[in-house]
Amino acid sequence: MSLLAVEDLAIHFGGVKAVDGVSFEVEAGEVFAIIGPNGAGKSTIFNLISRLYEPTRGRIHFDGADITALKAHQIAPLGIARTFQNIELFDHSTVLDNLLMGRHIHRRTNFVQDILFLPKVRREEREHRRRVEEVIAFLELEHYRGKHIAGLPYGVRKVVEIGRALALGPKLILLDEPASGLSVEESQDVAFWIEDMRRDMGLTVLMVEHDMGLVTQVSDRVLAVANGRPLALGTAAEVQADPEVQAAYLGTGDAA
Ligand SMILES: Nc1ncnc2c1ncn2[C@@H]1O[C@H](COP(=O)(O)OP(=O)(O)OP(=O)(O)O)[C@@H](O)[C@H]1O
Repeated sequence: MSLLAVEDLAIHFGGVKAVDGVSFEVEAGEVFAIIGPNGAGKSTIFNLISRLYEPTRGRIHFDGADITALKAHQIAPLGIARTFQNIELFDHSTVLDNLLMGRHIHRRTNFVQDILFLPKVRREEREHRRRVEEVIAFLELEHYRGKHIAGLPYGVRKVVEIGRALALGPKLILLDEPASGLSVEESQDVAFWIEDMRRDMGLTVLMVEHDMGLVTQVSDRVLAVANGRPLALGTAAEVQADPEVQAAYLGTGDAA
């Protein structure tokens, strides 16, 4: 059984059919990419899966459960973490604190226990820090641990956002354009991390990305969408060779 199944998903904003009948399944351990020209509906698909948007029709299943009617705050505890196209971090907090915030859904102590700093609280705190330090080591963020987000280069902030999603300890990570705005070297790092996430952490990755080099390097399967509609599904090479995909990209050259 697939880890994520999206069935006939649609959302219409007034007359705009942002997503209109998209179905796909992501297998556990797979790296699955969604590509498409600007305005194709890719981020909207992420917002539907994250339950930020209500679908006009369709169903979303995750790990055997129907999550279509869940609220956004119920998604992370199930094991779905995401990054955003426009980085959403706390600018005036440190890298460490931002990553620790990614752990808040696992907090099992209450306010009074926290104030008294009971042994249970200390144990939990140690566990959160241990997990966050693993993420810092994995993404090679040691140098930035105590630095405020606001003062960091764009490429590092993007990595911290991936880190915050990883700190949550998800089964599925949704990466919204992880390579956008990055240098060639930084994009290559992202490619290695995605491969390691799958191999070392057993993660399933669903990503939206324009950089076809990255998509080709890391994806098992690719879904191309345009105007909210699915165009082709297959390997990166198959999808890029599809005449409908090429026609959708005419003028942008993105998929070439
Ligand atoms: N909240 C909203 N209200 C109205 N229209 C929206 C909303 N969100 C998205 N849209 C519209 O839905 C369509 C798909 O947008 P979406 O951001 O999903 O595209 P995308 O494929 O992610 O594009 P890009 O690659 O440029 O990020 C666009 O026409 C967009 O204007």
